[in-house]
Amino acid sequence: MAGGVNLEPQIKICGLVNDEDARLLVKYKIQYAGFVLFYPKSKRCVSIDQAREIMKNLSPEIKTVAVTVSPAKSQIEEIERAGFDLIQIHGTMDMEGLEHSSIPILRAVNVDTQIQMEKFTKHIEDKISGYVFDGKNPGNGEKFDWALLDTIVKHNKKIMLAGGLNADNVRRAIETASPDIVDVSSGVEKDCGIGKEESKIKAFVKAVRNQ
Ligand SMILES: O=C(O)c1ccccc1NCC(=O)[C@H](O)[C@H](O)COP(=O)(O)O
Repeated sequence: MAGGVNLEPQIKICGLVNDEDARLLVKYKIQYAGFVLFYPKSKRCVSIDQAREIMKNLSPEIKTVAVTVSPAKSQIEEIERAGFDLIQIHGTMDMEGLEHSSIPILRAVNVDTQIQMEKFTKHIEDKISGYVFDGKNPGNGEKFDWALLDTIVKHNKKIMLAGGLNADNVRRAIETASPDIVDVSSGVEKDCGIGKEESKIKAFVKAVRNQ
C-alpha cells in the first residue's frame, strides 16, 4: 500500500448477535464491534434495540459500527440517534441523508477483480474516516486479491481489510496489504453459523498480534 506499513493492525469483529459475542470482544481487547442492521437477508441482522442491548456488554473503548447496505436517510438518522460511533455503508450512499449527519463513515468497497475508488464532494469526503475493502459479497467469507490494495493512496483515511479472513490467512493478508484494521466475521463464527466461537477469536487475535 502506498503510504506506510502497519504490521499490527487493530481488529474489527463483525456481525455480533448476542451478549456472549460482545463479552468475547472485551476479553480479547478487540477495538471495533460491527452490527448488521436493516438487512434481513443477513443471518447476522439485528434490530437497533437488540444491538443496543448487546452493546451494554462492551467496554467503552470498543467502537461500535452500524453495518448497512444502501441505508435510507431515516435509517441513518436512527443509527445516529442510537449512538453508534461509525456507520459502515455498502451499496449506495444516500447523499442527502449523509449531508445532514455527523456520524463518521466507513465506506465499503466490495472488490471483484479491481478497485475503483469513488469521487465524493469535499463535504462527504470529510465525513469518510476510512474505507473497508471487502470481498464481492459481504459477510460471505470471500477473499479478494489483497495485492490490489498496493495501489491505494490513503489520504489520511483508515484502511480496513475484510473478506474471508481467518486465523490461517490473516498474517499473510497483513504482510501483503498492511491495513490499519482487519475485519472478520465468518472466520470466527461457530460451526453452526450463529454467534462467535471463542477458540477461533483467540487464534485470530494470536495471528494478528503475532503472539
Ligand atoms: O455480515 C453480513 O451478513 C453482511 C451483510 C451485508 C453487508 C455487510 C455484511 N457484513 C459486513 C462485514 O461484516 C464484513 O464484510 C465482514 O467483516 C467480512 O465478512 P467475512 O468475509 O465473513 O469475514
